[in-house]
Amino acid sequence: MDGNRRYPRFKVCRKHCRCSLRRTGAILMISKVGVIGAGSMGTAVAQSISRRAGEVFIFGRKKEIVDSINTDNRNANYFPGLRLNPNIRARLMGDRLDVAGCAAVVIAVPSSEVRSVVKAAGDDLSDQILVTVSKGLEYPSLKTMSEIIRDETGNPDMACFSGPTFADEIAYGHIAGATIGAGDDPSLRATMSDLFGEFILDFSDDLRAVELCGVLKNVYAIGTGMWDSVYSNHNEHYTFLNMCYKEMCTFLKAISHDKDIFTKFCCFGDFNLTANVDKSRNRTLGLMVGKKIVKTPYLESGVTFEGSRSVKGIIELADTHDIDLPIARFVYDVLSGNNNVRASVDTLVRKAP
Ligand SMILES: NC(=O)c1ccc[n+]([C@@H]2O[C@H](COP(=O)([O-])OP(=O)(O)OC[C@H]3O[C@@H](n4cnc5c(N)ncnc54)[C@H](O)[C@@H]3O)[C@@H](O)[C@H]2O)c1
Repeated sequence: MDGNRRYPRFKVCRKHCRCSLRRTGAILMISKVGVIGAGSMGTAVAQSISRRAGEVFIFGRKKEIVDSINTDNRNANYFPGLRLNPNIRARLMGDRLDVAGCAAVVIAVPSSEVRSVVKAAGDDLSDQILVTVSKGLEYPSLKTMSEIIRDETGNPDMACFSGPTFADEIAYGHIAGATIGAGDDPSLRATMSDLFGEFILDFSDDLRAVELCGVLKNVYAIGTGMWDSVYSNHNEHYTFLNMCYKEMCTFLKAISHDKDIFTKFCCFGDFNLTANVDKSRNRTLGLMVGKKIVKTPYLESGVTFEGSRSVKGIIELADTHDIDLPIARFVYDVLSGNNNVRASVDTLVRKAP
């Protein structure tokens, strides 16, 4: 990417802005931003960015959501109680994405849909900074979301946003930290800092590793849910949590050149949030499988349980680096219906070094 390229930004101070914005007074802002996906994360990110940008356009595929945003300043399906900022508008996704003039476009659809969505947008997404918040690993290509987006758009100006960031808490403006995975181009990083200036940010130039953190933590959150369905003492819980984090770090050490990734929000923070908090969909899936509320085999779902789709890919990826991931295998075996949780947990404990 051209290191001297500047993205459209301008200085504004808005009286109704919140937290860090109010403290800093005058801030750099981006004029126009697009968000693809009118679900929880798309709406939450749009609300956060709208406090720093001139206009934010959410692109949704459901007419009732688009109408609800445009007529009532609400996303009635996802956050009925939240009043969206008036500079958020919605557009129905049609044959073309009208993203002209957007400095950046955030992609916030489930990972299984990312390829088809960006493929359909084609050339419309060749000229902006593209930011993925979607977390997943395509199977069998083993590509991350940014790699898929680059495949389909040919656009190299790519970043990802990942960290302990539940959508509902972002939407209501609570404090959160996040890692921006991006190359080390200062202009791109400056734009990311403007867009996500409400967050406590750290950066990594290993985009793929940041994205893989978001995949791994979902796998281990499912595993922790499974474990907790059988073992419920605090010692047991944190012992397993530590075992998961160790396994995750073993993998990351082998694949990442970012030696500090283990302390970044995308790694430690997001793993802890997803594995510990019952609001996490992947942890809940593990609990429900463990308690036999959800039947196995369970490796596909229309809902956003991305960890269940990614676990096979993570195991194959680890194999290519000659790394053994016994906990990820345990998750895969249980989800595929080849083993029950108690028997697998007992094996894991016996095998643990
Ligand atoms: N929810 C969170 O707390 C959270 C936090 C961080 C990252 N994420 C990531 O964000 C991504 C989206 O998750 P979410 O929680 O917003 O899911 P969601 O189910 O709440 O929303 C997904 C939205 O995408 C839309 N969509 C699905 N397929 C589409 C298509 N082909 N074209 C256009 N729109 C389509 C759906 O209609 C829905 O509005 C996921 O990859 C998830 O991992 C979510």
